[in-house]
Amino acid sequence: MASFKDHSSQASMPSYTSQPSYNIPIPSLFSAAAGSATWLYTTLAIVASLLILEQSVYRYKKRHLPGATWTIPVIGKFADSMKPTMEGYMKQWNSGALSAISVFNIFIVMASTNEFARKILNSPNHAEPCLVHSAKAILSPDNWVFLTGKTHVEYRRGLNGLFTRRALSMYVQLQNVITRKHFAVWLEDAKKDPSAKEIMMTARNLNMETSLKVFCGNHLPDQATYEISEKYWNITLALELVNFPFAFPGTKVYKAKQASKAAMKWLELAVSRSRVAVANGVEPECMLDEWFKILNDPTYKGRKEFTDREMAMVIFSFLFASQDAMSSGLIYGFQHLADHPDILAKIREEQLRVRGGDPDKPLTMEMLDASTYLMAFVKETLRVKPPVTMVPYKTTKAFPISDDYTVPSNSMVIPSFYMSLHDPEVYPQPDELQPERWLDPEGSANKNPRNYLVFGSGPHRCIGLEYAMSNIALVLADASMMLEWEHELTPESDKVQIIATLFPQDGCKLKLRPRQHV
Ligand code: HEM
Repeated sequence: MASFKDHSSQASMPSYTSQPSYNIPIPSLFSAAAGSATWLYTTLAIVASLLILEQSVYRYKKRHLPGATWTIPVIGKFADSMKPTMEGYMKQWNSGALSAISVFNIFIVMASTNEFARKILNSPNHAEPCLVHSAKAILSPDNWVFLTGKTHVEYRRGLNGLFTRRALSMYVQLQNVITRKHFAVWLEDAKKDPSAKEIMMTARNLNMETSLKVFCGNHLPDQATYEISEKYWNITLALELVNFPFAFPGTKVYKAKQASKAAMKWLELAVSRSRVAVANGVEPECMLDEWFKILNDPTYKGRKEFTDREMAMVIFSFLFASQDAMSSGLIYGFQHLADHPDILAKIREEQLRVRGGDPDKPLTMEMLDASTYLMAFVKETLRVKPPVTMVPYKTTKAFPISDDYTVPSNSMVIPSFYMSLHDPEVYPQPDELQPERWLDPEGSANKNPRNYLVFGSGPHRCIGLEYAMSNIALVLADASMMLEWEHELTPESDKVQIIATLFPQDGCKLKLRPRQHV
């Protein structure tokens, strides 16, 4: 204590009296306060400048386009993009042919008209698909779907052989088997509990097994199908327009990456097994086998060497592109048929006819070709509730999209498909389900194919569209012959929820029972 007192008196007294220039305690405290105040003011000035800059850049890019005059600092419309609603999108689309928003400082231009949507899809020199924000993390940046320009066109040409009529006919046989297997389980479950149940997950599981069987045949063990189906929901949940920017453990993107790793492990195994099987002369039984058969054909001129991982990534891209869209299409197919018994009756009548009076006869491609009304229905149900309402593209350079507006380079530009598909000029009473509009070759629907953007347009148009249409048609056709289903209407049945694609908000509750043939 004494020494402390001594020390303090010695230290402080002289400093104030005989040696003021030392200014030991007080002046140093004063300069620290001044310093931190300076820091505070400087930091505030920098933050304020950044915020002003952010607003100025947004307004400079937006120019005269409709959209909020100010953007919410830093996050922009992130909250809206996490919980998108059809009402929100409709409001945005109806605000103008082009309109602007910003999310996490990504400047986004939404295009609502058919003209602008098609222009974006068909201008590969100015814009390329960027898919959703999380797609690169889930699919891996070296996945072929991220190729652009000529490299993309060439790679894609090599995949066209997987969707020829010969290949599709082989897939139809597999689709038949899996569909019937699942219907048997659905009916078994309905027998135990006949109450109405949501078919959302039931239909997704059917689609997943069908896709995996078509793509990988028996090269994938049942356990893999189960594991991929289980984990895939985490991928679906991560498909937001813009995600939280860091894939920390626990985030949606982190969980999706884990699911993707598990799926890729199994798909690589299937590729290696198919490679061996085809080398040993086994006849193709699935898409992978077909691919190896093409590659081994001495007359094939394209690229011949692909690693297991590369092929697995292609299969994974097909799964990624198809799982949610096909499930959405199928669920709305069931819902629309339940709500329109007159249309279902016409499909049943046609199916019995194309099957030569035998409702159990498995469908073939030829029978699907003859199912004109069924195919018109599939086209129409996908139009009324398009699974994919828009696809995000990114400008690779300044894009003069109209006479008075140029989308800045490195912006997101998002064509709406919904507005083209609900254009009353082309589809009178656009919200009504009218398969008949596709039966008249001179009708406005058939005369304006450019409006039918369900599968996009241009160099990235859906590669799997025939397979997708045939699968939705086959499942609904078989269901029309084998099942009766009753829709339990709820206040949410006609409301839409957006989980990457469109789904009925109540998950579509159906009461199932076997169909008695007369
Ligand atoms: C109802 C089901 C489906 C719908 C509504 C749908 C819709 C679409 C749309 C809108 C695009 C973007 C087109 C564009 O940017 O212009 C697309 C691309 C694509 N789809 Fe589909 N699709 C479906 C099923 C499938 C299936 C079953 C497969 C594969 C077996 C598939 C594979 C792909 C691929 C690989 C791409 C990217 C093509 C490229 O970048 O070149 N899709 N699809």
